[in-house]
Amino acid sequence: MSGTHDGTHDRTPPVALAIAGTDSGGGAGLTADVRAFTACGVHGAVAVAAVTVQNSVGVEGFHAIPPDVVAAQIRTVAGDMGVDAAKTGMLASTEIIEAVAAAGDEVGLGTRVPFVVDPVAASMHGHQLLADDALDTLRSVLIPRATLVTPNLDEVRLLVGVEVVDDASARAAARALLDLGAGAALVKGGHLTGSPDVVDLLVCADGTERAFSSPRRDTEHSHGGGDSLASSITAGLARGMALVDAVALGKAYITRAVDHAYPLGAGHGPVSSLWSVAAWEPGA
Ligand SMILES: Nc1ncnc2c1ncn2[C@@H]1O[C@H](COP(=O)(O)OP(=O)(O)OP(=O)(O)O)[C@@H](O)[C@H]1O
Ligand SMILES: Cc1ncc(CO)c(N)n1
Repeated sequence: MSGTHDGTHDRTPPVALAIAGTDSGGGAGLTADVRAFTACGVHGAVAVAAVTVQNSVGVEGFHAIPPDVVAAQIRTVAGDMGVDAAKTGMLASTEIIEAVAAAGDEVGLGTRVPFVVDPVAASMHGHQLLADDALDTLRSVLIPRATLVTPNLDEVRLLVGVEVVDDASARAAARALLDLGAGAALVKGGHLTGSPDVVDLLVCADGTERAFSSPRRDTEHSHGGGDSLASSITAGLARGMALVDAVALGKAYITRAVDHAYPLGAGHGPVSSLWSVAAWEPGA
């Protein structure tokens, strides 16, 4: 290579792996994951678990990737560049969850490598992204392997049957998730629309508890918010941060991304990370 450069390409950033679905509209799923990884300073690798036919209005359908192909993506990335932290999003089926758990065990997800499980069950439009019979597998196979599980209030209800209405019920829900074997649970309060602040409650198996609060923004453009939060936390973990610090980074990232969300299409626009990049000009 010739030419001048500042040498930054000589340094390898930490590597974070997202195991999730694509969103053809570019708002949620793997597109949101890789944006968050980049904005938070890590290299993003992906294992595609499903391809959705999706835009700002909704999800028209999806194609699940064969489980062995999902597992092979995880192995081939980990075997070459190494993975410093990983996260899951849409996994679509029981068979894919089982394949992710098996390949994850081989490469140390949840043991040597921090592993964030975002138990995606439906899109914000209410379209199902996980087979009915896969909830049990999520509960019994993946959550016990999680360093952190990050459900929204609908997923809390589906997974542990707790209706979250206040701090006490959020705490009870988090404890029920710890009882399933997760190392920590972050119960996200985005759907508790009555309150002026959005509070995400972190409870860890070691007894640590912390509430992350931010003013609720009046916006309908929050597509990809859950994915972006889980990915930015994963980026912090890939950078070697302690869990509480990584969640603080994630909350700061998502708050800014909600602040910069934009309208797109006829439905819900995405949270944005465009504030984090300077537009590139050729020759600059
Ligand atoms: N109106 C809002 N203003 C500020 N922050 C918000 C708002 N809505 C959600 N958040 C934040 O975005 C993150 C995602 O929360 P939420 O409970 O909406 O998860 P989710 O339902 O999984 O997201 P998604 O909308 O992508 O499905 C949380 O950190 C939450 O605090
Ligand atoms: C692919 C995909 N993953 C996750 C979500 C949830 O935001 C979505 N809408 N689409």
